[in-house]
Amino acid sequence: MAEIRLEGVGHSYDGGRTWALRPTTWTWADGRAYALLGPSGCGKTTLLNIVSGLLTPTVGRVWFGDRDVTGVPTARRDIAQVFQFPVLYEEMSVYDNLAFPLRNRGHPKAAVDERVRRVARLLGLEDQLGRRSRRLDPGRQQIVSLGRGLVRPEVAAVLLDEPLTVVDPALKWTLRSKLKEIQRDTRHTLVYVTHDQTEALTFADEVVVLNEGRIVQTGPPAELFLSPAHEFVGHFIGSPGMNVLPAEVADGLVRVGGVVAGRPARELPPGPVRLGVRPEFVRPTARPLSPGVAARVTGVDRMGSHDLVRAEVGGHPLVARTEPGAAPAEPYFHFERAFLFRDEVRCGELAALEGSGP
Ligand SMILES: Nc1ncnc2c1ncn2[C@@H]1O[C@H](COP(=O)(O)OP(=O)(O)OP(=O)(O)O)[C@@H](O)[C@H]1O
Repeated sequence: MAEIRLEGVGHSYDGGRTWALRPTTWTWADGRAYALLGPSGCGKTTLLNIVSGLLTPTVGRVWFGDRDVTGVPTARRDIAQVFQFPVLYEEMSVYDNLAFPLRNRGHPKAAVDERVRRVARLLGLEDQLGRRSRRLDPGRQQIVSLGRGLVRPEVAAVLLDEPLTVVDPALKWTLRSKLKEIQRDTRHTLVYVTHDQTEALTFADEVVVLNEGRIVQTGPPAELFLSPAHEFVGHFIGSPGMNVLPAEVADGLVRVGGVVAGRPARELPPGPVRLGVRPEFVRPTARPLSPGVAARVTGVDRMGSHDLVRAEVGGHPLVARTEPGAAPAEPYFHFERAFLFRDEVRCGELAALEGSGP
């Protein structure tokens, strides 16, 4: 195993007119679990196929440790792959399917047996080992495919492209935590492609967020939630996503629709900004607390586990996520964590006005 390094790697499918993946430099550290998260068409599969060797990048080099593999075909990269749909030998037993990648590379019989049983135990397949794969439902077949991807201990990385699509929702939860457990056990480098934030956040040590062919932020799940560096991360992660309000920096203050919301934590050039605050960090209060705004409550959605208080400030919507059943009609909204963005990139943080903090 080794780290996988992309050095200025980019890809265009149309002779350079548009980038499916813009030139990117990024390292997948050895033995970590990554999620590659982004909306449909943002370039996830393109990036994954460049790592696996299914695609040669238009520009840049791909390194596995100190080996330049840019032109090396998939078969010689020592990569295991799991796709959206099951890839297995239907006429073989589950045991033989799991054993195949090991036998194919000449692992001794006892080592094959030990490894197959270990992976089967981790994936809950022990009592299915003698069954013919064709007889399993598609969800279980996909679990066997996952096992085939994870069974070889020596691969450079295991690449998974939306692997839980065909697995039913109840089993997905179990499998996600199992995958995490297996990764801890095997120390494989895992790159897991998904457009589902829950999948990414529960599984990964580190999430790589991709948008329009560009990595916009990378970090542990909590960091992406607490400290979005890009507006897109604020929208895409969280449910509902971050509130974004047009604002203005002038005279050392930040105003939303003419109303003072706070001040920039550090000096910022005057001009328009966008204020981003997650619903979880908007707190309705009875008296003004800075940073924050007075806003008109327009409704409350009772969600069961929590409420969403909807309000309006300077003609812009603002949502607060609160305890279920809490009284909704507080006129002030305190921001516990709010950021300022310019050109979608974070440029600062919103602070309390002097002498008026909580
Ligand atoms: N073989 C191809 N030929 C031309 N354009 C392609 C090809 N494959 C992908 N693209 C384009 O490149 C961009 C990135 O696609 P890619 O499949 O990498 O995105 P993705 O994030 O994996 O999307 P999805 O989640 O829908 O699979 C998209 O605009 C897509 O239309």
